[in-house]
Amino acid sequence: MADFLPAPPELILASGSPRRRELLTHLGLPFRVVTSDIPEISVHTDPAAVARDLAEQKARAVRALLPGVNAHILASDTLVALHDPAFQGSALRGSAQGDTILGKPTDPEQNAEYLRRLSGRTHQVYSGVALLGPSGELHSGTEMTEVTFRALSESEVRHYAASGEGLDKAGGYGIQGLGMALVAGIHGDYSSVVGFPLALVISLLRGAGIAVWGQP
Ligand SMILES: Cc1cn([C@H]2C[C@H](O)[C@@H](COP(=O)(O)OP(=O)(O)OP(=O)(O)O)O2)c(=O)[nH]c1=O
Repeated sequence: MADFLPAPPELILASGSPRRRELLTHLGLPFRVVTSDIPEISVHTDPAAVARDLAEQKARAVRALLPGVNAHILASDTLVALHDPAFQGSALRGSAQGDTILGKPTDPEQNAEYLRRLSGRTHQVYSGVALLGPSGELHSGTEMTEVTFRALSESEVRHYAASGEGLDKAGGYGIQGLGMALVAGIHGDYSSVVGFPLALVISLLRGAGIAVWGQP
């Protein structure tokens, strides 16, 4: 009688973000996408802890949708933090000791408001990643990258906000698109700003026994 090995756990990306899908594709692993809809509220206030917590929440929410499925679930969350005690916006996801956390702007007007705040300054982009294993083991971390914006004129702010590109993105801009023209400099992992820190993802995958590019 033939011996059958159990199928290895599949990899599930718990994200509706096309950027995350594209970046995970670079790792050459088969995966499928399953999304959930969590409210993106955290008990934490420190931006690094918020990003990690929300990534863990997204992974757990997808796990709850798939009882009995043998899978590693990978999730991520990205937010922009700006040290600016004076700013009290209406769509903040949290705030800690002068760190204002910017999520996605709700409309072009709020997008313009975010850009005015970011103009001529350095902010921090935090991307949390969580990998939830088939037996419930959870590994997670956060990557921080600093991005400096050029000093933007009011007409540049309005031009970019009217493009709509920033509306589905943390902080109201996309460094991989038109938003590249807003940026004077970056310090850290570029892929993390786009929403999926590949170095951290690779290390979490390998830590869970998943070989990446043939290397365990
Ligand atoms: C700052 C920045 C953010 N972003 C994106 C990455 C994330 O998709 C998004 C932040 O929102 P998230 O809530 O992290 O993710 P999401 O809602 O897009 O997707 P999901 O929760 O299903 O995984 O902002 C860019 O694409 N470019 C950038 O330069």
